[in-house]
Amino acid sequence: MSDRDGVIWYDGKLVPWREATTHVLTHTLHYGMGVFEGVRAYDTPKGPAIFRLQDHTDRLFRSAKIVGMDLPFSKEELNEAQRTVVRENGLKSGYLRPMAFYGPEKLGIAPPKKDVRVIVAAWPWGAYLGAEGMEKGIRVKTSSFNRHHVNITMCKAKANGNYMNSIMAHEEAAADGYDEALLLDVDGYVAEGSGENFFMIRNGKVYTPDLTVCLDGITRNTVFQIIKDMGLEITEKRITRDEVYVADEAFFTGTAAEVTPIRELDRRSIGTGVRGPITAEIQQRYFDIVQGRNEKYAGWCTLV
Ligand SMILES: Cc1[nH+]cc(COP(=O)(O)O)c(CN[C@@H](CCC(=O)O)C(=O)O)c1O
Repeated sequence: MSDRDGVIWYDGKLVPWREATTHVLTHTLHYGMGVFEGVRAYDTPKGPAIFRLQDHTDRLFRSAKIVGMDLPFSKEELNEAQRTVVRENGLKSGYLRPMAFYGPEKLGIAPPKKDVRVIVAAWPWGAYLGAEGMEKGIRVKTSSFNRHHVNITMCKAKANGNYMNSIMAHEEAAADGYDEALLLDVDGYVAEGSGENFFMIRNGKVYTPDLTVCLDGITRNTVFQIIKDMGLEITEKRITRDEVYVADEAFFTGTAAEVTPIRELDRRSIGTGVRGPITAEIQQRYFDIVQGRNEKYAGWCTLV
């Protein structure tokens, strides 16, 4: 990722991509306390537009508040930084990564509260879990790692260090030949994927875990709106892994994952083992919205 042409927004300035570096004694590099966002820009009929920019920036600030980090820029400055990196890198679509971290002023558990650095990068990023998976569905394995206990790591913060849990789960699934992991909470109920929220469909009704242990996903929120537009019923409930085994359809949602169908969990086919019809319609409606083809949601598409 380091050897590319382009520019990165770094503490208020656009720097050449290869020069956007930090010292090896950067506090966040050692202790993992940083906050970040995953945001996407899409090419729309009116030009490149960032999807739900304000919602992502709002969550970045919530994450910082949860971990006690004071961001040295305003929401407006970070919104403009994100528009700038899409524009200055000449992207029609792509993935943006705003991230705030503690710098190298000091090490030791207590972070350098006055040394907060902020970057925004953007680059082209296609189907997160593979183009084939978007059409045929992916293979998922229930992880041997539980999702965090809500009083061990702060699950509503999109915090860098939280992703050790995600990496361990994803790598275990990948080593066993699966595309992604499904993590259970400490009580054994379905929580979410390593980087996605989870949904399933049974007898035409949609179910998803409540937000207790999950990240408050912006794509999840968008899909709630789509489900409402489709006149379907959605229930937030505790879901067991065997309920997923006998579901008719299932899918992941996320900025990177978008709407990714799940065709199998733990070697049990979900439904007929292909992308389900309701999932396919939700996926299509999602792409219509993010690509600016649904006027009702034009307010979610911020032109760069
Ligand atoms: C744990 C987790 N849960 C749910 C979501 C979905 O949230 P939202 O993007 O607001 O709908 C994400 C986003 N995962 C991001 C990070 C991916 C990465 O590899 O990094 C993303 O999708 O951008 C998560 O990381």
